[in-house]
Amino acid sequence: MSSPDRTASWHASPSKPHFVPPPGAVDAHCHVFGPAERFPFSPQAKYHPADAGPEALFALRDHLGFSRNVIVQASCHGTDNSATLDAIARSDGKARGVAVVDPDISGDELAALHAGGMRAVRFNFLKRLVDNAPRDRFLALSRRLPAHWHVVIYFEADILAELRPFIDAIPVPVVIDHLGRPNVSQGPEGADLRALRNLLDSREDIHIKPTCPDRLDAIKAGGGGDPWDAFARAVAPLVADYPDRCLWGTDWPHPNMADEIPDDGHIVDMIPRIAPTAELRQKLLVANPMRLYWPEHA
Ligand SMILES: O=C(O)/C=C(\CC(=O)C(=O)O)C(=O)O
Repeated sequence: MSSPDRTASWHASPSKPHFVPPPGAVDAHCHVFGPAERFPFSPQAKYHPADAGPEALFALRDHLGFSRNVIVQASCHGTDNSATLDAIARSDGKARGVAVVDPDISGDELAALHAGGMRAVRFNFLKRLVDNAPRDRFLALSRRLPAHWHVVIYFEADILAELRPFIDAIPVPVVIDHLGRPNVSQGPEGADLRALRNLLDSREDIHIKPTCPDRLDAIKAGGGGDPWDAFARAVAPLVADYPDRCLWGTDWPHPNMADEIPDDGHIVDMIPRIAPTAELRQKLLVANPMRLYWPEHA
């Protein structure tokens, strides 16, 4: 279902990338929306995308040459993970997920999410996406997650310093979405990426997603836009220096990017620019995501 007040922010016919991912490559950051008739949006949703369900996601996976997906519950679906669980259930074992939950969720409900393929919870600190992010309750939850789960956090670079005590206290591995949204035009030695490196150096179980060149190097955000040269320049040294701690994803269906919709083929073609060797790409696309999401096969 689509209606005038529901936005499609993804490319209708993305190009075929020149880069061919290695066998078993994981798109470790993507979302599904709806279909809203079956899976209505949260009353607190800050955006209302057109339907972007599992069939479209899996067709894109095959078109881009990937083997698996990690589906991240998006804020528009709130804490009702049904759409994400439905997509995982339809994936023939080729998808796992990251849930968003009420911090008071019971142990039985967490176990049900695990059975449905979830392997992490996401804590979102973006004010334009969520009304509140209660750190104390998030920390209490992170202390009673199922075995081998981790925490995914999404924040913007300007709050990293004030988030440090919270992140430092998380007792399980941490994955940071979209590098914590640094200003990539500052370059690889800029203040935002230095602060991120400082965090990475504080603990060995913190991972990053060098994802979203389209968001971090967007024209509307003062960047250069596709082909996202500032992103490649700022991010490649990070992938080189933390090769075992990077995960990659398309971010399809690119929520809130309607003004500057990226071509997913171009997004995939960024991979060799940030990970120039086959060894780096094997870690980024296969070994690292498999260790976190399919440890039984890693
Ligand atoms: O696709 C992303 O990861 C980023 C988003 C959406 C999001 O995270 C959410 O709705 O939960 C954004 O910056 O608007």
